[in-house]
Amino acid sequence: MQEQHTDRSEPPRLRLDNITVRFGGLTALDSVSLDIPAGRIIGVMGPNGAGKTTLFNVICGVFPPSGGSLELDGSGFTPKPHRLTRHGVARTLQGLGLFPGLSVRQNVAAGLAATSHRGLGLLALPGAVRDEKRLAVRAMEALDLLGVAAYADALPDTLPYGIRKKVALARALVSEPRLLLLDEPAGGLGHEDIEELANIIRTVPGDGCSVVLVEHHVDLVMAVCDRIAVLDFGRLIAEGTPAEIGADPAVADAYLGVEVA
Ligand SMILES: Nc1ncnc2c1ncn2[C@@H]1O[C@H](COP(=O)(O)OP(=O)(O)OP(=O)(O)O)[C@@H](O)[C@H]1O
Repeated sequence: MQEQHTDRSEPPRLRLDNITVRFGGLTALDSVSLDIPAGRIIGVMGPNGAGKTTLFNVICGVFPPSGGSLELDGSGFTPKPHRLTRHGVARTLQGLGLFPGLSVRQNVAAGLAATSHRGLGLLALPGAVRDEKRLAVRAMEALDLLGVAAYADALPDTLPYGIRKKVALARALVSEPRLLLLDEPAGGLGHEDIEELANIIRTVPGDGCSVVLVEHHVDLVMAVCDRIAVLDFGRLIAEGTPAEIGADPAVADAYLGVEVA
């Protein structure tokens, strides 16, 4: 974890301003405002149905908010899922979303294809071949970083879940994003894998990338995040350092359903 040195003159990497999402009569997010500073890891926690996935989906552009706005590095941001990489935003999903027919290396290279001029070398022109080689090299570097380069030629479905999770993370990191969105990365992982995941997440802000970590696993959030936002019934009920969140009675109340005097 890093100390807060937020420069007030710098816009945050991502700003959520009064984000509201309604599904019919249900308010899934209720005027949520949150700043994600550059180079920081921000956790989003909350009990079931609190609005975490909805928040993640709004940032990814899965659907537009019913109200409010987003800013990325000080400019208005209208996210679209297929254009995230061009904005320097990468994400991992709960369902991993790996392509079963592509090798691990090709899956990771696909994370770069959106930034390449020609995609994945669809035409066998010299420039396209050069691009494809460059993508393969970058993919190998990302796999190496996560310690799974040995599986480069394997098909994802033949690999254990923990390895596939790392491949999905390598695919998100290969584009060197300025904002990384992680949706439940600890889901389905054992204790040792979660510790390893924590170490990997901690390294991401090294080059200024911000991380939004939406996660059920409270211990992981507490261990890696610089700051934590807590949602309950679509409202932001607390925001602070892990120590502040750990001591906040409203958070304990939301999680335990215990009436706070
Ligand atoms: N597409 C949708 N249509 C209708 N209601 C929805 C939709 N998506 C989410 N909701 C509702 O919005 C509320 C917030 O859901 P959301 O999935 O964001 O919560 P969550 O904090 O991610 O929950 P969990 O931890 O269980 O995944 C819930 O009441 C949910 O039933």
